[in-house]
Amino acid sequence: MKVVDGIQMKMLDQTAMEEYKIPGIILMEQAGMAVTEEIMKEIQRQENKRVMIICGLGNNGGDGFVAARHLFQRGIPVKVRIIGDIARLNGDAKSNYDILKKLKTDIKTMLDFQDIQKLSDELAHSGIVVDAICGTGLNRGADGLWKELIRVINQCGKYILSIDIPSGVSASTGNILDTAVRANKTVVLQLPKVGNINFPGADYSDEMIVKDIGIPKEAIERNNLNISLITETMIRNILPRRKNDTHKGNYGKAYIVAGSMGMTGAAMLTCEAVFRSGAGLLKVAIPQSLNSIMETRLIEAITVPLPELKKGVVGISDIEKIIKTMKESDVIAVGPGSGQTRELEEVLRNIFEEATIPIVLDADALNSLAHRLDMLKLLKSTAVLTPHIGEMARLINIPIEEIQRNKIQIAMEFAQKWKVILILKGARTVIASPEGKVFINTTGNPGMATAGSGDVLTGIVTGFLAQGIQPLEAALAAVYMHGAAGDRAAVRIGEYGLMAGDIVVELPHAIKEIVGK
Ligand SMILES: NC(=O)C1=CN([C@@H]2O[C@H](COP(=O)(O)OP(=O)(O)OC[C@H]3O[C@@H](n4cnc5c(N)ncnc54)[C@H](O)[C@@H]3O)[C@@H](O)[C@H]2O)[C@@H](O)CC1
Ligand SMILES: [K+]
Repeated sequence: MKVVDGIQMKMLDQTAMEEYKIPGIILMEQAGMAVTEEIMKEIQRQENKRVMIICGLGNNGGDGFVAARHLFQRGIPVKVRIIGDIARLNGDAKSNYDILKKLKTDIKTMLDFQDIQKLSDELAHSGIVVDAICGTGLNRGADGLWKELIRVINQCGKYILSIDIPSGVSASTGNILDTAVRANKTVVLQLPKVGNINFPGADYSDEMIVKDIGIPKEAIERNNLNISLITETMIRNILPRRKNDTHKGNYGKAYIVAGSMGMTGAAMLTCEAVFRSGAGLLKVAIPQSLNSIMETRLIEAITVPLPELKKGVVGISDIEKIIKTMKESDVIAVGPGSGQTRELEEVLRNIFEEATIPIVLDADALNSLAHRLDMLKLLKSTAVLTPHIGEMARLINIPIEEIQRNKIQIAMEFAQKWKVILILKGARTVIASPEGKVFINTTGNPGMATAGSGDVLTGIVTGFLAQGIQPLEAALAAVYMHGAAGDRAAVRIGEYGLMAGDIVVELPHAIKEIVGK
């Protein structure tokens, strides 16, 4: 499913109106109707059936006027309060306001704090409150009056339904520009906005429903929208069912370079996830002194001990052996628990120069790259990078807060600039491709914010790549399944005690749910 930012949504509206000749007032009518339907559903459930619609001066307010008219026609007691000077109403919103006026509905404007106080009293007698203050047109933080209005709405304790997006949430990023309405439900018009999906905005509505307002499907396809939500159907189409007449050679050979003194566990989690996502064979390069730990715990893998010079870490003395094994493999992953050393940089440089297979880079491999991003230019094959926000901040030398505020844009630019697939991990992981496509994942839960969770993801991407799934698709499927496995684990044991190993345990079950066997 496509997701749009504020500008893309405006472009779509424009295409519908100018090229498909659908008058804006018809789109607004459909938007208002869709909202009315949802209000009517809620009215069935509420004892107090009085509706208060709070409108801004833009088209979001216009949707509110249309809903008010339909409710009025159905005999529902409805009041409309407008924030700001109605002399500034124009276009379709003004037309709908004029109709409402003619119908003699209860409609008033709010121009000062006293008016907001009056609204507060009125809200005490309302059952449902509709937030039509502002939608994709939000362009600045709230001033004093808006702030007070939003505070009063949030404190009224009534059922709150937002039109398109809770007012105050940026449709393009999900950031809160100052303060925002906290809704019980959001009626999202035509397509989800980034702000409906990304945090913190996504947290401002308990529930959301996407409603068609009649923008032609063809117009949506023609606009070449670059942001999508990862859906279950998408993943089902990516992960093939296994054929009956096959052997382990059909499912690929993965090669993992991971682990160091004190961090064998990271390597272990990655390796287990490689097998649990279906790879046929796995070799793991581990410093010689740690080999016995690995062999005892992970009996399915073949270990390739490295003749380390520096005790417990991978170094330049290991390069020859690593490259030799890499050339016999279908995918290589480097980094989980590798330890941060200058020598790892050199190991990476050699891998980049020699590899003709997909490369997955995580954790310490990313930290090593931070000083040498230009090494990515050496790549002959596709690399999948899996930084969390902190690692991303180090990679591009930008503060964490700035990345958080602008995740999609930053991920997109990085993937395009360095021609890699970027998995920017976090609540709502973003995946960006070299072609400028962006995907947002919604599986997963806060229980997965735990040590080793990222190592498991690296293993899943590697496992899918080993099986010959195309890099972008492997990244999408891995992120989705990682979250889905985490969600299963959370259902079973809750979020508090969830450990990375639980994600590995649930992974095969989560995959079976999607693939069917
Ligand atoms: N053809 C269209 O464009 C359609 C638009 N629709 C609705 O229209 C919305 C977008 O409409 P608009 O682009 O008119 O914008 P909005 O109605 O979202 O809000 C814009 C208005 O709010 C003001 N504003 C923004 N931030 C403010 C702040 N912090 N404090 C005070 N005022 C602020 C702007 O100056 C402007 O008057 C959508 O979210 C959707 O609900 C629907 O009616 C369907 C058709
Ligand atoms: K709104």
